[in-house]
Amino acid sequence: MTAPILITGAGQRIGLAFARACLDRGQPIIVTYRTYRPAIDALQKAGAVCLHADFATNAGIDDFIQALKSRTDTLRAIIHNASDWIPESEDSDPADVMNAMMQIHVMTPYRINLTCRSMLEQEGSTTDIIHMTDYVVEKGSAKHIAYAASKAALTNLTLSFARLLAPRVKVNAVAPSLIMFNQGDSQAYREKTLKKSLMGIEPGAEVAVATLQFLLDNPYITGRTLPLDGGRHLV
Ligand SMILES: NC(=O)C1=CN([C@@H]2O[C@H](COP(=O)(O)OP(=O)(O)OC[C@H]3O[C@@H](n4cnc5c(N)ncnc54)[C@H](OP(=O)(O)O)[C@@H]3O)[C@@H](O)[C@H]2O)C=CC1
Ligand SMILES: Nc1nc2c(c(=O)[nH]1)N=C([C@H](O)[C@@H](O)CO)CN2
Repeated sequence: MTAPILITGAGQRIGLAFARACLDRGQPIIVTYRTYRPAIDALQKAGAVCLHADFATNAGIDDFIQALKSRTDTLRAIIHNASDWIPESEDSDPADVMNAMMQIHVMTPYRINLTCRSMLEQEGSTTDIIHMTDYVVEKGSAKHIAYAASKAALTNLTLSFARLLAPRVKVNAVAPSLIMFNQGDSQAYREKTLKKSLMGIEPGAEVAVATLQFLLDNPYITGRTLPLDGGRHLV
């Protein structure tokens, strides 16, 4: 029996695309969602185990881990995809923004990796942890300061967990720049953002799906961050 891949935040966008790709390949999955959407029903009907989880509190993380352990003893991989992209703003307390960013991008992967490592180490073959980080780790962000700092911390977790879990578990990160816009993004924002990379396109979730699969299939990459940014670093 193939061990399942855990994908956090798979109710939409990149997480949902990767969940669908796994199911298409016959790879069992366990996904988390915070907000119910019909896509979750569809994943369930296609065989996915869908667990509600809100990682905003440590109790929420621990409740999820308990639910996960009641569904499986082993994991083929953990994809830490769940994320909030919160900007600093006049009407938000900076402490609340920083706490929320560190909770979802650092505490959640940290707690799940440590408490679920044995589920990865059970497997006969090498298993994986993949953190979804962000290009902004390299350059910072004037409008998403806490977000960028939390993704930088997640990048460092990649190094530490790679050291801790080798050679049974590979630990890597994917650092995207623009992959897909959000529905409310203005035309002006879209045009400005597309100019920020050499490729100048909105590639869509499939490029992230392909990158995740590449890391899962490669037995010799660990402790690394794969950039997925259309050459943004050269603009
Ligand atoms: N899209 C892009 O262009 C880029 C994406 N990335 C990174 O790639 C990853 C995927 O991006 P994208 O698909 O846009 O992500 P989303 O913004 O769609 O977020 C993914 C999911 O995270 C879940 N989530 C957020 N907060 C919590 C929480 N407290 N508890 C549980 N789940 C939570 C949401 O669940 P729900 O909807 O169910 O509430 C959401 O569906 C992210 O880590 C992102 O930072 C990086 C750079 C660019
Ligand atoms: N959780 C999310 N993180 C990020 C998103 C997103 O939609 N959800 N989007 C971006 C942008 O696409 C950025 O890379 C380009 O403006 C960054 N992170």
